[in-house]
Amino acid sequence: MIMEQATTSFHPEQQYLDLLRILLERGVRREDRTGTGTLSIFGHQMRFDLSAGFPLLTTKRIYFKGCAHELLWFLSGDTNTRYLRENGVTIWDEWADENGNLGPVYGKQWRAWEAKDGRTIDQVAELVQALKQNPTSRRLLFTGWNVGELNRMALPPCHMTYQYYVADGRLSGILYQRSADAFLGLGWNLCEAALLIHMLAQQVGLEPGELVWMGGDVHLYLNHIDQARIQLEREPRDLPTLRLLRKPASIDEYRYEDFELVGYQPHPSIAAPVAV
Ligand SMILES: Nc1nc(=O)c2c([nH]1)NC[C@@H]1CN(c3ccc(C(=O)N[C@@H](CCC(=O)O)C(=O)O)cc3)CN21
Ligand SMILES: O=c1ccn([C@H]2C[C@H](O)[C@@H](COP(=O)(O)O)O2)c(=O)[nH]1
Repeated sequence: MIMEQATTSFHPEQQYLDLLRILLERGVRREDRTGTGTLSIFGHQMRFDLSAGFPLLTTKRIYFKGCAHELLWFLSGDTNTRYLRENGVTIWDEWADENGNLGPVYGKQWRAWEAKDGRTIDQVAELVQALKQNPTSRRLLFTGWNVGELNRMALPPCHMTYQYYVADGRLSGILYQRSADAFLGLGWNLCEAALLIHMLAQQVGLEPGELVWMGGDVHLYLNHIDQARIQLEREPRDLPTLRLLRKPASIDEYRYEDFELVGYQPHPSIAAPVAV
């Protein structure tokens, strides 16, 4: 009974709004690599029950199509911005070289990590196999943090480690993010981590469980403060739901057209400059 009362008044997005408020009120003012300056905290967690709705922010519009294409791009193993640009996604352009290359970033490490003995390791395919064969394993994870190749990456991975957990027929996932741009990047990271849980769960015959997000250096850039205050004046709306319209034969065969976002009626987007 008490639980029921507690859950009816709780909107999952409140966790994100609380985080913005904490950054504004208690964030430590720090210089950063980009020269912009931030308000920052160290160590934070949020949890989203994916059966309660898809955790796409509603207090500003997030470009779901862009998120979906970025995730499909990671999963394809690609590290050149051409595919993104062909699909209207420009978020990586500032970091690419004149040919669109980003170095051995996410896609390379997820799908073709080079081992010292000459093997290339497909961490995502191995994860799907392990989820099917050994769902109680405590080693269900993949990471982009390839220490030996960091110096050749346009940016070292921010959303760096993904771990999975199966219980009661549900697949949950933790995303560990070492560095989070709370106003611009984080909404995208939550969306993509949730979408990946939906896809993996479908592939291995489970229901989506919880997304647990864990951040290291979580920051609000100083030139996002006014935008964060505008967002904090808004009331979260009902979360959308995500439908997968077909079951592709493998994790490699999803297309944007397989995703249907139902009932997304967010507040308008809020423009903000990205710190490079
Ligand atoms: N400072 C910084 N923040 C990030 O979030 C970030 C980086 N750098 N570097 C690498 C990638 C690129 N990412 C980005 C970059 C820009 C937006 C952005 O400008 N988003 C806007 C509009 C996007 C659009 O519609 O094209 C938004 O309102 O979400 C989002 C994620 C995430 N990452
Ligand atoms: O998916 C992403 C990618 C990047 N970010 C943010 C986090 C930081 O603000 C910058 C990266 O700068 P570092 O100096 O390498 O930490 O990009 C994000 O939030 N999400």
